[in-house]
Amino acid sequence: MPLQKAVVQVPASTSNLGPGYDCLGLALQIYNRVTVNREKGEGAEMVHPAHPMVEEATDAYFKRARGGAFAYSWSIEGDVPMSRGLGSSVTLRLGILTGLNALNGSPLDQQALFEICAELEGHPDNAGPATFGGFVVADEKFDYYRFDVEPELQFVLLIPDYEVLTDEARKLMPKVITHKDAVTNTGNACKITAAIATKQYHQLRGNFDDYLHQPYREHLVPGLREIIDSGKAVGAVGGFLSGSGSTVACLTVRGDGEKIGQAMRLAHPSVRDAEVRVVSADNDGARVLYTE
Ligand SMILES: Nc1ncnc2c1ncn2[C@@H]1O[C@H](COP(=O)(O)OP(=O)(O)O)[C@@H](O)[C@H]1O
Ligand SMILES: N[C@@H](CCOP(=O)(O)O)C(=O)O
Repeated sequence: MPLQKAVVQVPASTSNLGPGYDCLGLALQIYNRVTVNREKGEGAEMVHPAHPMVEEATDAYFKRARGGAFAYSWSIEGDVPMSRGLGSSVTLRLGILTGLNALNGSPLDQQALFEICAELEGHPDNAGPATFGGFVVADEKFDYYRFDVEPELQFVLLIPDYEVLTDEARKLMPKVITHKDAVTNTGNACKITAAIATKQYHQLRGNFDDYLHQPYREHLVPGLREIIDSGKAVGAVGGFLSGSGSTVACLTVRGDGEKIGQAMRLAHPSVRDAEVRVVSADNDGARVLYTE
């Protein structure tokens, strides 16, 4: 008797970390759970409820798994806010991929699920950490390095009450940037990677300047600079636009996340009612919680 039901937990993720556009990402202890239920009937086209991302993920999964399609229904619930730059689309896509794989006898490994998800997303920096947990450096060839992150590194997330659609925010990128800007970004992304990989979190300070994406998205999040500067003024080691926004993230190693969050919220009238969450990294990644 094949498995009938799988419940998958997928963490939120914060990506780019300032200068690491489309390369750096980190899983967070905020989770969605996706449930996949086998239904009567043949072929994956009977999937319901309808959702374009779920249909794409289903097609991509059964293509890579080479057959075995079955009808199923699905649902998602949890704490990852939608379209706020915290990888909600990955929680849905990867949750479906992982759930289908579990019901299908797990023919694909984590690397394959990561690759399908990153391909669907169009960039690997959320899919990597959501799959493997921790801090992930990934490229468009789907090569990656992964590092555990200690709980002392805390992320202060200022989550505005408005959405930013990633697909729209990606259209704002310039075709060309200057050599000088590229050099600055490369240096900063390398230093952030080295600091997190070696767990020298205090060395993160001063390395979040970015010239690849934040300047072109700044207007999407009014007060972005002021919010980051206010967090830094009361002790954050740095801050950045989480993914494509609208969340703004500051980092701290001093256990003073609540104070930093309050300062961020007071920095600009547009975020006075924003939600503040202080979280650590998730080091587990996507997990099948339950099957029957
Ligand atoms: N819990 C959810 N339920 C249904 N669809 C979701 C959910 N979370 C994300 N999505 C889908 O993902 C889209 C948001 O993706 P995206 O713009 O990339 O934002 P994010 O930065 O959160 O990943 C939504 O418009 C929706 O189609
Ligand atoms: N590198 C991508 C990351 C998008 O992350 P999301 O959480 O906003 O979907 C980008 O900056 O476009």
